[in-house]
Amino acid sequence: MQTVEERRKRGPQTPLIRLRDIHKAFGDHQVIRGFDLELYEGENVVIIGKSGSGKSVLLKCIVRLLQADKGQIEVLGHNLEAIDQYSLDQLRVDVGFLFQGSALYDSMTVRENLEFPLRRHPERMGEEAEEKLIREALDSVGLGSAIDLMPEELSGGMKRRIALARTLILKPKVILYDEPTSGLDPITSKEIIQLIMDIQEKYNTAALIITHDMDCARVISNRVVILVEGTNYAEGTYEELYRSEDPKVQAFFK
Ligand SMILES: Nc1ncnc2c1ncn2[C@@H]1O[C@H](COP(=O)(O)OP(=O)(O)OP(=O)(O)O)[C@@H](O)[C@H]1O
Repeated sequence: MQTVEERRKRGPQTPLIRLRDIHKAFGDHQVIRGFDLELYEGENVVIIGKSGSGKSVLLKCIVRLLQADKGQIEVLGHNLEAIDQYSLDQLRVDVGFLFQGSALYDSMTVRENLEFPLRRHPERMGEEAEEKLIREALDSVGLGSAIDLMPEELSGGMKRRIALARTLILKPKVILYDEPTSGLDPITSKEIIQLIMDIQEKYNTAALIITHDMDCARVISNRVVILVEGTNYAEGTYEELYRSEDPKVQAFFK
């Protein structure tokens, strides 16, 4: 994992993700009002903001599940405005998304849940190669033995691990995490945070992480962006922001 200082020393790099002046409204409700962000290789950037401030909307715009009204989004060298369907499918392989909650398909076994993203891959691989990827992803989250279980047989923490395995299976370069520890007890949350960091190390992925869990933000981030009133209001390391005297920033650390 690259620290902010290391990146500063290395000088300018091309960001994996770059958002410029993003705006997004739903009807009269202007949610995002000029948001900028850059995510560099090896970084874990945490976005914090009040409930309903637009954090999930931002992540969805990055993989075009939602379309920004204005502004520029570049992801892994693609300008999303000009992207064709094939490149968008490929981009959704390279950018993994761990949705809020675990969102496993209840009527499918763990194996079938993990097969799902493989079917979406622009180029299908053979059955043997798919089986290998499923086993590898499950082993990465320490749940190789759960392959034939149904979601109802899994604890909340196990479901989250399986969802993470499903995100990992296509070996993304970047992972977008939408509240990876929400609804979990503190011990299970710590395990998931550790797992995310282990995965980062093993697969060398960069991550954008939305969380309300300040402990998660402290441990996992090398940069934090605070979303206030639709803009990137403040940005820095957790410690820099923790020491900020700005009341709008301080409100998140109380
Ligand atoms: N598809 C949609 N249609 C209409 N409004 C939407 C849609 N998606 C999001 N919104 C609205 O945009 C606002 C921001 O939603 P978003 O889910 O991004 O918040 P959030 O910061 O992730 O909140 P939380 O921390 O509670 O998950 C909310 O008011 C929400 O109702």
